[in-house]
Amino acid sequence: MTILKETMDILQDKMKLIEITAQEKLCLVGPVKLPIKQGDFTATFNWYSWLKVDATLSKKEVVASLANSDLAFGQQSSVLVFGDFANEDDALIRMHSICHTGDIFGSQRCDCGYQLHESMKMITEHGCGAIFYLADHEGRGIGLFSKSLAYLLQEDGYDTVEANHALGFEDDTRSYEEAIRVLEALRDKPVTLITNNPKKLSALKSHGLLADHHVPLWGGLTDTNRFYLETKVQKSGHILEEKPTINV
Ligand SMILES: Nc1nc2c(ncn2[C@@H]2O[C@H](COP(=O)(O)OP(=O)(O)OP(=O)(O)O)[C@@H](O)[C@H]2O)c(=O)[nH]1
Repeated sequence: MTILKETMDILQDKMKLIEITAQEKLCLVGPVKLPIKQGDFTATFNWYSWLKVDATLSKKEVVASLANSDLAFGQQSSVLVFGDFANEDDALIRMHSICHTGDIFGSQRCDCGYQLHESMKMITEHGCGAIFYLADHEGRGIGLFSKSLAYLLQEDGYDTVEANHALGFEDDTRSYEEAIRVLEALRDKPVTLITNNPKKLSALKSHGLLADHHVPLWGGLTDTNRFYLETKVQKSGHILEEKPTINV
């Protein structure tokens, strides 16, 4: 497929190639203005998406490869950025693992939908931040189909962790490597992470995240997610905190 110069003239400045290994790069695209309305909440974010590509490809070759890449059969991750993200001293970020059932369908088996929408509000109220939507994290890394099997086991009395183990998975197989590389391309100052999970903060710091603090995000408790949330605290290391560790 031949890509015209006029096409590249439009796209060139909005594409950035980020080296990750000798074999692979990330192609980061954006910002795209994304006006959002969810109930009474409205805000305009800057939206970026990224794709892992061969390290030898130029921007033009990346674009030329897309039409034959079947990208709809894989998932791409993205990030919603708010405010002067590169320059503000203080930025809130959320690394949100995709939850098809909670985020899209509004499932009350978990608190994922609540956390996604609440963190968007927290970031706009704070004035600066970003929500990374990590598309290869479904079911903490086990995938959507496996999560449906895990849910069937949970209906039979297993908790989240037991169900993952019974299917032969680790409890948590998420990698944050790509998201950190993208974060570094957008901002080199420290951030504060929105999470209840200190293990997630440690995992992110081991990938190079510049963050000393986190702010908790509990809420959206229902009868149908109570056991899931209790298991997070009892088995997955999530901490129930009364107050944020910093003021937001
Ligand atoms: N395997 C499995 N995954 C689940 C289940 N419920 C939600 N998830 C997934 O769990 C992920 C979110 O994990 P959480 O533990 O809420 O988040 P966390 O990121 O570790 O911690 P927080 O930042 O505090 O939310 C998403 O990928 C969901 O798809 C479940 O019952 N089983």
